[in-house]
Amino acid sequence: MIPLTGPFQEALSIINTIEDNGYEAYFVGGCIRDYLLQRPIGDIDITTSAKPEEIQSIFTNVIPVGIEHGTVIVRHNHINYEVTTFRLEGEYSDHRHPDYVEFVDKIDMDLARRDFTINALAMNKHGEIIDLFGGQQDLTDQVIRTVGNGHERFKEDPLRILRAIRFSSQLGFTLADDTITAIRDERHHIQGLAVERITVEITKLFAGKHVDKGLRYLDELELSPYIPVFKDFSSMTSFIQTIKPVFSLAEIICLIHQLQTNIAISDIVKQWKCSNRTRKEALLLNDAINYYKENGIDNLLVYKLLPNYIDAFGRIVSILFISSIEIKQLYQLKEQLPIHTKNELKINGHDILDMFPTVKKGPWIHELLMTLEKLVVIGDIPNEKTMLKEWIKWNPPVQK
Ligand SMILES: Nc1ccn([C@@H]2O[C@H](COP(=O)(O)OP(=O)(O)OP(=O)(O)O)[C@@H](O)[C@H]2O)c(=O)n1
Ligand SMILES: [Mg+2]
Repeated sequence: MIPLTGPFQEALSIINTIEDNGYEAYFVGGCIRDYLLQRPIGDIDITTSAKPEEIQSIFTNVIPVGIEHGTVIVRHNHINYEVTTFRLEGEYSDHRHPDYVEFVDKIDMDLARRDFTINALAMNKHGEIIDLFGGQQDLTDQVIRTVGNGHERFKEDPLRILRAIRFSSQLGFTLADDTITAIRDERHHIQGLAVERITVEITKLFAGKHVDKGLRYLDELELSPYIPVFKDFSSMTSFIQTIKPVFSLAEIICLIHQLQTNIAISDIVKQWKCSNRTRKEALLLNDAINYYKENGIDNLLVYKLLPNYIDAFGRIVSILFISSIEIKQLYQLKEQLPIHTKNELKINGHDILDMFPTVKKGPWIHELLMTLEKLVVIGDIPNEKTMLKEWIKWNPPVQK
């Protein structure tokens, strides 16, 4: 028996309220796994014998996110808790949701439909663990093993194949032999998955502390042919040698393109249906890497790198060029720049127009400002109005 602490203590009143209404309720899934591994706990999920409508009538603050699949969100003290009714599940023929769910009264059947033994753990309000499939032993042995027949688990939801790889990357665990066999047999089903679900797993895989292990499995189990973009990526083996964790899809896209330039960023973005934001971020990082390859680290590079991309840039450089750069040094260099944005330039378009009253307005003003911006950033002209004007006098705009 484990005394409940932290996030479980916070959620305890939900379990109590459900039980007071005559139903069973347990903490379940990833939160128990992470708790027993003493890792930071993500979301707390609750499994219950109460039907979604019953949960809706018990609590006031309920969001009906997936009633047909048995899931509602109960909001308590500003935290969302997924509360799911004990259920069995069928195949996911739309590859997003099970075709049917059947509610059951016993937690045993609910745990039996879950993906891996380490995720099929539940805990009651006294901190007693319910472990019907040897999940705790597998946590100790550091093994990822499907609950029951792996072929069935993977056919129900082929995303579980990528989840297995992702957990090995996050936890450094090894896949059980039977699970490996089932993955090999069922891997072609990955093709039918919605790409958005795939990229969520890929992002988590690349952020794992043991990403090299995860990618080695991806390679050895020959999963790449079934994954958009990876199916065209032939540099996986060399990638595995140097890979370290990265923390966004944009970084992954930039790395793939840098390692294999015939895979265009725009193409990856399209195949993976990425957001515009991810596309922009990947392009920006890629420009910075290309600039670095030509010029190394200088003022212009750190000027162009937005503060929130500096860490990502440092990570990509250390993977691609092995020479790890001091991220602290990048921040220092950025701090010491004469200007940080073009608004800080001590001259503007009006000042320039005043200097040339007879010249017509046009793109030349913007071009001149860009030249000045660059010269100030690299330290060729001080950022002082008189000096900037002086420079312009000696380098007047060419009249067209
Ligand atoms: N395809 C899936 C997805 C989830 N689950 C079950 O639902 C639980 C919660 O799912 P989710 O939050 O997606 O995964 P976690 O294991 O909690 O991992 P994470 O740390 O990423 O949240 C899992 O532990 C597992 O028992 C499953 O059996 N099959
Ligand atoms: Mg979770």
